[in-house]
Formats: sequence, structure tokens, C-alpha cells
Amino acid sequence: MTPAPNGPSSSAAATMEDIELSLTPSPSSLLGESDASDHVTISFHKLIKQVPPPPPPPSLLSSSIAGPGSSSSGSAAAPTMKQILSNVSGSANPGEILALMGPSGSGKTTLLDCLSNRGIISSGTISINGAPLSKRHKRSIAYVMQSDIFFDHLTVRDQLLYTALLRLPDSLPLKAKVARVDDTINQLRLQKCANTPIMLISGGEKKRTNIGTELLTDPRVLLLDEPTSGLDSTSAVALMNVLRTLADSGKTVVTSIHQPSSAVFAGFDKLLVLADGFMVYSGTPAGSMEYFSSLGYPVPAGYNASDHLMDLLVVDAGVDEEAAGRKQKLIDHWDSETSAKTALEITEKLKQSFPVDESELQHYKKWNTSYLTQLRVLMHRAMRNSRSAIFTPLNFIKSAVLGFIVGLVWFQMEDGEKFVQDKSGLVFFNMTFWVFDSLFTAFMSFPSERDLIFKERSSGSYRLSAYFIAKTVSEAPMRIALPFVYIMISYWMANLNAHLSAFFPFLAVQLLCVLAGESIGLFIGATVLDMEKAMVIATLISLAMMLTGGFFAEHVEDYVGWVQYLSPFKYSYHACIQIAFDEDVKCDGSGGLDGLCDGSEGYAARDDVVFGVLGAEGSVAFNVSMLFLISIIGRLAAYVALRRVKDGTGRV
Ligand SMILES: Nc1ncnc2c1ncn2[C@@H]1O[C@H](COP(=O)(O)OP(=O)(O)OP(=O)(O)O)[C@@H](O)[C@H]1O
Repeated sequence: MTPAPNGPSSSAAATMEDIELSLTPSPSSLLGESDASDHVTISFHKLIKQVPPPPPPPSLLSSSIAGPGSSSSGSAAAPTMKQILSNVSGSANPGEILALMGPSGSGKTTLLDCLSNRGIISSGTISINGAPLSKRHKRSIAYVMQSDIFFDHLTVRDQLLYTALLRLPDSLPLKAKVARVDDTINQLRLQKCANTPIMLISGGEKKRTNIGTELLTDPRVLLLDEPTSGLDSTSAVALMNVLRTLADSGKTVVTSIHQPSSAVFAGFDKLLVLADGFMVYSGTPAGSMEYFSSLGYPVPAGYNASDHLMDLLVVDAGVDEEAAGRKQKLIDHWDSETSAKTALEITEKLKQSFPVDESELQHYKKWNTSYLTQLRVLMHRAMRNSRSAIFTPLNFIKSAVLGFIVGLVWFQMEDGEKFVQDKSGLVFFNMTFWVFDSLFTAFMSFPSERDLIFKERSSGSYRLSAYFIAKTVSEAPMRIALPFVYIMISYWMANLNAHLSAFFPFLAVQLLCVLAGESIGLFIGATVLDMEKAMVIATLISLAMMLTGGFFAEHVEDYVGWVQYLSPFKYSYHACIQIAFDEDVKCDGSGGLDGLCDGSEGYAARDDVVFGVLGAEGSVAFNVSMLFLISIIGRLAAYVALRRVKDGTGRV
């Protein structure tokens, strides 16, 4: 069996405790975990991770003068891989906090990514109680990433409850799930902010909510990437106390940390120090000071041990040769082979204590909840989140005031030749504003949500298709609510067409056009990962579609004219013009329909001739079908694009 949870510094840390934790771990079986053991040791042996080097920035010389394919050396040698982890070995036991330290870029996050099975290792082994790390361990390992990404409009309790509903098995009664959420709130001292929207809570509360989200499934191993970054020292100590208590309850805690205070540093059970992906130390925090002293680097009197450690390893590139030499000496001096041997021995011992149960492997379920549960919970969450984000009083006021302003500008237009051009102008303006609004909102909401989906999906919360269906179905009514308010006001104030038989189809087409714009925005947001690039692309695409939409230019050259066939503006404009002018237009001598009325009065220009003058083509049914197609194909394409991208962070 693994050692009893009782790390060397646990009692010392307990005296610092100012909080009382009531950890009541649920039985693993209840939570749908596949690990038979409640205590898990994670060991890793000779981990190496290599990544392809970043592509060289395009240079003027190579692209325009020297020509394609040329390089400065003139040879096309295969690029050498960049090694970001080199022979890293170690282990963390239940009841222990293993701290990963090292300067920025030393490989701490990469190591945590690998230990959580989210990053691919080039060679080496990671074992859970002696068994190779695999997908079935997903639910027993929780990974609290550095960034606290949530739906900001949800409250802390909502966030935890939705996570519980998505990650805890269907077989667990709702009451038990709610109780688990309450436990987590108490455990992490989140009572004060439980009903506050996440966007209004403090950094420390956000971090604890992030940890709470991962703790709901009662994981056996907790990995945390820089949990104290951005927190003041008191909040950092309080957070470390929480981790201490979690470790004392039998969990295995591995955390990366930059420069802990003396109190926090002393609270770690084990330390693994990295520099440039190499190990420079592994052992107890106290032992580290002895070790570095023995190499001629004692801690100066009155100096914080962890600050000293970082001072030894941080090098200003190209400036400090002495520091670079010192770092290299520390790397060369560490005996990675002995660390590897120890890790291997631990793994072998555990392998004998925890033989792998083959039937367990076969019965491993990828998801804890059914498709229907995922769909239901995700729809509820998307609705609640978008309701808070979109249904703000400010948004309603904006829509109503805009409708009012537009109504005043185009106030009470009469039926007749005089107002034909004004009416067509109003039709086009409506679409432009609201389609842009939905396109840009959809595309901007997506990149942040995309990171959240990757985070949640990597812990096995739900299927991507369930998320996508839930998002697109539940947000649609929200998306069209604001344009609805606007049209209700502007349409009647402007008197576009006084017949209800024209108003309702007009409203439906305009709202459908808004949804088509949203689809295009979703597609761009899912396809282009870089926000800045996506913004440029979205602007260019939407302007090109607007310009070819039929209002500004009727005769567009073929080489650019094809864009109009993808433009929701065109189909919506053509359909709405036909709906708005559902009767023959009376000539009034105003000259609004020159060539048709010829300045005469009383003659009614036939409506289909008016359509020709305004450039409206195709039947209403055809144009509406095209809008449907764009809405559906845009969403499907966004889904496919999202599937293609493996990791929202771009890490491998
Ligand atoms: N996918 C990747 N492609 C190229 N380089 C990468 C990739 N992932 C990480 N790196 C590089 O590997 C090194 C280690 O990165 P990592 O994020 O693990 O460091 P870190 O110690 O966590 O840094 P910090 O403390 O700043 O978060 C860095 O130089 C980083 O640029």
C-alpha cells in the first residue's frame, strides 16, 4: 500500500490553519471513477518533451528579393526539435504537496500538462499507482489551470452546480449533487461570494472557484498551475492552507509556484526545481538549502530561501555570463539518473501493490452523464449565461432608443412613389446594423468560450456536439430579442407597411438574417484562433457582403460579385423589399420612381416593376431558404472547425 497521508510539514501547516475544512470524500464508485484506490501516487520517469521550433518570421529578403525557397544558408536542413523537458523524474504521494519551482520558461506548465495527460510526451513514462497514465485516469486527476476561465455572468454557485450536473454520474441523486456543491463552497470558504456573478469576485475567490470546480468530482490527484499568481501574500498563504488540508485528507497535490513566501515554501513536502527543462533539485525544501550550500551557494542571512533559489537560476539572456555559468553548473551537477532510478523503483513497487484490473479497463466510461443530460444542462447554462449577458437593461434601452431614433428619421412615410427609396434605405439599414451586431458578438464570444470548452472537455465533461447544439439552440431566442424590440418600434414609427400581413413576414426575415449573421460570426470565431486576425477577417468579410448585398451597387463585376451569393444581406434585402412593397406603388409626381412614373400622378407602378428598380430578385421563398441555408451551413462549418482544433491554447 502507499504510505499513509502524513507529510513532514503537515502538522506545522496545520498550526497555520485559520480555516476549518470539512472534507467528506465521496466513494470513488459513486463518482464514477475507475480507480479502485482512494490513495494515488503519481510517478514519472525520464520524461522528455520535444516540440517543433516555431516557424521563422517571414523576411522581406527571402520572400520578395531572394525568392521563395531560399534561405540564408542556402540549405534546406530539417529543423531541429526544441527540447522543453529533459529527463525529468519524480513522484508525489497521497498526503503530500509536491512543488514545482523554476524560472519562467523552465517547463513547469509543460510538466503539469503531461502529468494531466493533456500534453504528449516524446519519451518516458507517467504512472498512476504503477499503471501507465491513460484516459481512464481522467476523472481521478484534476488540473487547475493557471487562467481562471468561466462564464463570467454565472454566479459561483451556478458554476459549481452546472459542473456537478455535468461531471457527477446520472445515478447520483440531485440532492447529493447539491450537497456536494455546498460542501465545496464551505470547504473553500466561498460562502460570502456564492451568489455573486464570477465577474465581480476577487482574484483569490476566482482561484478558489477554479479549484472547487475541479474538486467536485473528488479527484485523488490535484495538479495546479501557479495557483498563487496574482494573489497578495495573505491570500496566497490562505490558498496554500487549503491545499495543505486537501493533501492531509489523502489527496496528492502537485503545484507549480514562482516565488513562494518563506511560510509557503516551508509548507511543501517536496520540491522539484527545473531550469531550462532540466532537473536541478528534487527533495525536501530544507534539503534544497543544504544542497545548494554544499555547491557553494548558501542562503544569505535574512534572505528568503525561495528567492535565493530563483536568484541562482534566473539569467538575463546575453547579459549575465556568470549567472549562465552557474545555472549550467547546477544543471550538470544534478544526478538525474539517480532520480530516475528512485522513480522507477517506486513505480515498480506500486505496480505490485495495485495490479491492473482488466475488467475495469473494459468498463471504463468516457462520459459520466448521458447525452441527454449533457444537452439539458448545457442548454440551461447557455440560456442563463446569455440571458445575463444579453438581457441587460442597457441593451434593451439601446435597442429601444435606436428603434426610436430610426423611427424619427424615417417618421411616418407615406405609401407612394415619394418614399420608395427611403423605405428601401430603411430596410437595408436594419439589416446592416443587426447583422453586424450578431456577427461580431458571436465571433467575439467564441474565442473565450472556446478555451473554456477545451478545459471542460479535457476533464471529460461533455461531448462537443452536445455543447454546440445547446449553444446554438438556446442562444438563438436571446440573440433575436433585441432586434425584435428595435423592429417593433422602428417599423411602426416609420410606417414601412401598415399591413400586419407584411409586418410579420418582414420581422421573421430580418430576425432570420440576424441568425445567419451569427452563424458566420461563429464560423469565423471557431476557425481563426488569433483574435486580432479574426477581427480583421470578420470586418473584411462583413463589409464585402454588405457592399455586394444589392443596395449600394447593383452591377457588381464577376470577380467580386460571387461574394453576394454568400451574403445574408442580399437575400434578406431582396425578400424584405418584396414584403414591404406588397402593393402597386402610387405615382405622386415627386420623381421618386423616375422612368416608371415619369412625373405623372395617379398612375400606380406595378410592384414587380418596383422590385426591378430596387434590384430585388428571386421569390421571397427562395431568399428565405437561402437565409436558412446560410444559418445552418455556417453553424455546421463552425462545429467542424471547432472539432479540428485540438487545443484552444495552441499547446501540444
Ligand atoms: N507548444 C510549444 N511550442 C514551442 N515551445 C513551447 C511549447 N510549449 C512550451 N514551449 C516552451 O517551453 C518552455 C517551457 O514552457 P512552460 O510554459 O512549461 O514554462 P513555465 O515554467 O511554466 O513558465 P511560466 O512560469 O512562465 O509559466 C518555454 O520556453 C516555452 O516557450
